[in-house]
Amino acid sequence: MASYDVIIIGAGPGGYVCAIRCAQLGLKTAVVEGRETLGGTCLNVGCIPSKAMLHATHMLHEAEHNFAGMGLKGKSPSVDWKQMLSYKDEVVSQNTGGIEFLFKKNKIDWIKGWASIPEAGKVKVGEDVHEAKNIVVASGSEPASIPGVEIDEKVVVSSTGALELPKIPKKLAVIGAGVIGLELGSVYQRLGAEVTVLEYMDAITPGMDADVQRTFKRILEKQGLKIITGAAVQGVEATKTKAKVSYKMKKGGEEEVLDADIVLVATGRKPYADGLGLADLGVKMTERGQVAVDDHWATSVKGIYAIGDVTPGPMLAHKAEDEGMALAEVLAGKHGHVNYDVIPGVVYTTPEVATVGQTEDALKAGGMKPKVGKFSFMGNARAKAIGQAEGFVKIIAHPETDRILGAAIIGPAAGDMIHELCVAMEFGASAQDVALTCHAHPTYSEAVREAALACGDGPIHA
Ligand SMILES: Cc1cc2nc3c(=O)[nH]c(=O)nc-3n(C[C@H](O)[C@H](O)[C@H](O)COP(=O)(O)OP(=O)(O)OC[C@H]3O[C@@H](n4cnc5c(N)ncnc54)[C@H](O)[C@@H]3O)c2cc1C
Ligand SMILES: NC(=O)c1ccc[n+]([C@@H]2O[C@H](COP(=O)([O-])OP(=O)(O)OC[C@H]3O[C@@H](n4cnc5c(N)ncnc54)[C@H](O)[C@@H]3O)[C@@H](O)[C@H]2O)c1
Repeated sequence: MASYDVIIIGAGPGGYVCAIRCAQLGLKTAVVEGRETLGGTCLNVGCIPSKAMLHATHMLHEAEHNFAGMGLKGKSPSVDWKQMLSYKDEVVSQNTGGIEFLFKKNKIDWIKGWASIPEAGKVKVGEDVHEAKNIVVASGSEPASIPGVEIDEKVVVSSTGALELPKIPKKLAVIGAGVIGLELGSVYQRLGAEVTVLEYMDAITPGMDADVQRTFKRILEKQGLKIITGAAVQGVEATKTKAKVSYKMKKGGEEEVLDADIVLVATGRKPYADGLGLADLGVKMTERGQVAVDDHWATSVKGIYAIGDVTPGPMLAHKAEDEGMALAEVLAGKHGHVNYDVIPGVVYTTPEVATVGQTEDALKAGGMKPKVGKFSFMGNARAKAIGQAEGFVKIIAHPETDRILGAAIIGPAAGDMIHELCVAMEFGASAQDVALTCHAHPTYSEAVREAALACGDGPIHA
């Protein structure tokens, strides 16, 4: 048994970042993690392995579809599936090992095992009870299914199963055209699977800018993904090797059946706090099963805090990380703040899709007539040079003050480019501020400047 200033439960992006900042601020810190490796969902079965698979399959797509046009002739590569999975596993272990190194460097104790909280100030792991002035719950989330669909991780899989399939399926049915469905759907489509995505809503990536939704869907369909929107999945019947997905079209009411070798259930994730004993402690939860917190991530029980996917807000690694850093500041007696209005969201398909802040539609629904500056990558020399000129940058600014309120990018490196606009928003910049900033040529970022110019007197290359 040991005594700490802070014990954090869960070593995902929320927990590990919080631990590192706590240690840097001089607090005696331990993290309890039940998995074999650090890094949580994100590093082990989420962000990192999915991006490794997206990268590898994007390379394959380039070789198959775009090399010859650039004068790179020869046989396209064949897929060694086992090797591709080992490459993904190697990327994961480099990253999880990196967190272990950072823990040692910062003198953070990793208490291995599953934690419970018998009372405020105490954390139990196995037979050991540790003392902590503060406890941070960073226990994350797990896949959520829908009624009539049981995940067996063999034929009916969550993202976790989809990242380690024994072979590439011939037919993959994906339930849900959200981030997971489209990223992993793209991976298998590029590997040659016939992929059909069933989405309940009338558009893909619900909540995103409608312009982006339409363009994104058109591009994905051109790549070969079959996307059926307005399709309510009713259930899945699975045998040992096949499955039938039944769905009902919301408009006409037709009942349809889709045959598949593998079904990926990508209908969202739910907070995970099993076994912690929060109910017995009287920790207040939201109606959606999240741990309720105040502005400083304090739960209803003194000395217990919560961050990341287990709390309300977008289920994103960087949201969890920001909360982890800010909470560490609070626990060290300083000020911690997260600006929830400027949290970017990125889909790592090709092209990438990145958004931040408000959408044009939401502002219009609220009665504002925002300025909209849009610029197509067709007018961007660098995007043309790599054959990715589909898509656009869209900046939404206040009609009177010109202050940037939101942005959406669909195009090459969108996930990196969005940060220029995040920084601009954090500094309360106007579209003109971005338009008057010199941007190097030829870069994709010039499209951001052109979209900012489009909020004023107009872009140059359109
Ligand atoms: C396929 C996929 C792809 C994703 N891609 C992205 C992406 O590209 N970008 C992005 O921003 N987000 C992405 N996400 C979401 C991202 O993974 C999560 O938002 C992020 O991991 C949340 O971090 P967290 O620290 O709150 O929780 P988690 O990362 O879920 O970590 C929680 C940890 O707590 C541990 N734990 C739980 N209970 C206990 C206990 N009682 N005792 C000990 N340990 C415990 C768990 O084992 C886990 O390791 C993706 C998710 C998935 C599934
Ligand atoms: N690049 C990233 O940042 C990234 C990548 C993967 C996952 N994540 C995070 O992981 C979480 C889970 O991802 P996700 O894609 O599972 O969830 P999601 O919420 O993004 O998408 C779920 C989709 O399933 C649809 N759906 C729900 N019920 C349905 C039904 N019965 N029939 C058909 N469609 C149905 C929803 O309308 C929605 O479009 C998200 O919060 C996401 O932010 C992020």
